[in-house]
Amino acid sequence: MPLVVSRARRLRGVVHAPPDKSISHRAVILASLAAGRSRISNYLDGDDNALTLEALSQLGVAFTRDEGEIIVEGVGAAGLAEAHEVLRTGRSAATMRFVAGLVAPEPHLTILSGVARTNERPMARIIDPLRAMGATVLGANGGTTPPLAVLGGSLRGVDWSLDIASAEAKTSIMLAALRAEGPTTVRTPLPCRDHTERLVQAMGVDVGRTDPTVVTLPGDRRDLLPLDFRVPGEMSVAVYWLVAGSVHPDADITITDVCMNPTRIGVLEALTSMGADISVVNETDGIEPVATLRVRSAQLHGTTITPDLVPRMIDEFPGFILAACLADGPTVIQGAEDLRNKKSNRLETVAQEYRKLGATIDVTSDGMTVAGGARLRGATTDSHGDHRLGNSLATAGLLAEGETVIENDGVIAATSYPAFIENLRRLAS
Ligand SMILES: O=C(O)C1=C[C@@H](OP(=O)(O)O)[C@@H](O)[C@H](O)C1
Ligand SMILES: C=C(OP(=O)(O)O)C(=O)O
Repeated sequence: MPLVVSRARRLRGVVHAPPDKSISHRAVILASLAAGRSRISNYLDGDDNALTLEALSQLGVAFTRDEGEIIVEGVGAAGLAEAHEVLRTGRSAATMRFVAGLVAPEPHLTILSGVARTNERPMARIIDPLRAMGATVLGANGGTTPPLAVLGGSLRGVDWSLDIASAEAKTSIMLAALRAEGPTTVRTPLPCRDHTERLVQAMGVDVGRTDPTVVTLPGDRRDLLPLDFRVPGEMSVAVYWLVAGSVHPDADITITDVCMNPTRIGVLEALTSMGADISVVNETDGIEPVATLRVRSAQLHGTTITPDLVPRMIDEFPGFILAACLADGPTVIQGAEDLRNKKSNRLETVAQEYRKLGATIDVTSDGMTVAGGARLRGATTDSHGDHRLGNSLATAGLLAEGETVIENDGVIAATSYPAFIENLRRLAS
C-alpha cells in the first residue's frame, strides 16, 4: 500500500534510533566464527538482516532469538557446514558480499543469489580479492555481478588496494582474511566505516590500524572470542529527523541511541556547515560510541560536499539532499559516483523523485548540483524499492504542501526502520 504523508504543522518529540543495519550484519556473522556462545542484543528486525541470519543457519550456525536479542553458538575451529541450497540475499548486497568472504576459507561450494536490482550490483570488488587469496569465485557478466558461486579452500593473506572506499568490500576481504594463512592488509582510497575492525578487535584479534585507510589482520586461522554486544542505533536513519528538524520552521526533535562512530558522522558535519542547530548530548564510549542528538529549526544555506566526506555519509545522501533542496543557495556534491550502485541508482532516482516534488537538481557524472530554495508540493512518488529513498520521500512529505504519496513496496518499514511510520505520525501530531 502506498504511504500518504501530509505537511506537518510542527515537529516535536523524542524518537529512538532503530538498530544499525550494517553493525547488526557484522555482529552475528563474526559471532558465528567465535569459539563459544555470543550474545547480540538490539539486533535489527529487518528484511536484510533476516536474510543474513537465514544464510548463517544454512551454514550450520545455531542461534536462538528472543525479540531483538540473539544468542549465537559460534562454530569456532570446527568451521561452517556446506549449504545444500542457494543462499538468498534478497535486496541485501551486504549479505552477499559478507557471506562470500565468510565462506571463502571453507572447502565448500556456496551459491549466493539476490533479487532484481541486487543482481546488477558490482561484485568485482570482492570477487577479485577473494580470487587473489586463493578462492574460486564465479559471477555473471564476466565475473562482475551476482549470482555468485564460491568454491573456497585454504586461503593466503593478501595486500589489497580497493579502488573504491567500500566498507562492504573491505569487510568481505577481512572476513576471509581471519582464516587465511598469513597477514592481510586492505587499503581504501579514503577512510570508510570501520565497524568490522572494532568488533574483530573486541573479539581478541590484534588489528593493525596505523592509518585510517589501512587495516591489517594477522590471519592464521585464529578463533575469535565470543561477543557480548548491544547494537547501537543508526545514523543513516536518524538523518530523516535531523533534516526534517532542521528545515521545518517549527521543530524540536530529540533522537536517542545514535551511533557516533567517526566514520559515520559525515552528515552531522555537512548539516552543521550549512547552519543546522544540532547538539550532541550524553555521548558514551564502548566498542561503538553512542549519543543523543537534539535538532531544532534553523535556516540552512547551500554547501559543497567534497569527495573526502562522501564515504562517511554514503547512506545519508537520500535524506541529506532534501535538506539541500530547501537550503538557501546551491549545494554541490562531488565524488559520489558509487551512489549509482546502491539499492537504486541513487543519483538518478533521488533527483527524479525530488523533482516531482518541485526541486531543481542537475545530476553530474560524480554527483549533483541541487539548486536550493525549493517550494515543495505534494505529488505521487516512487521509492524504486529503495528504503532510504522511500523514507526520505516520506520525510519530504512532512515539508511539502498538500499530500505526498510514496509507492514503496513495504520497504519504508521493512528494511531498516520498523517504527518509521509510527515515529513520523507521532512527531507530526
Ligand atoms: O559496510 C556496510 O555495511 C555498508 C557500506 C556501504 O556500502 P559500500 O561498501 O558499497 O560503499 C553502505 O552504502 C551500505 O549500506 C552498508
Ligand atoms: C546500500 C544499502 O545496503 P546494501 O548495500 O546492503 O544493499 C543500504 O541499505 O543503503
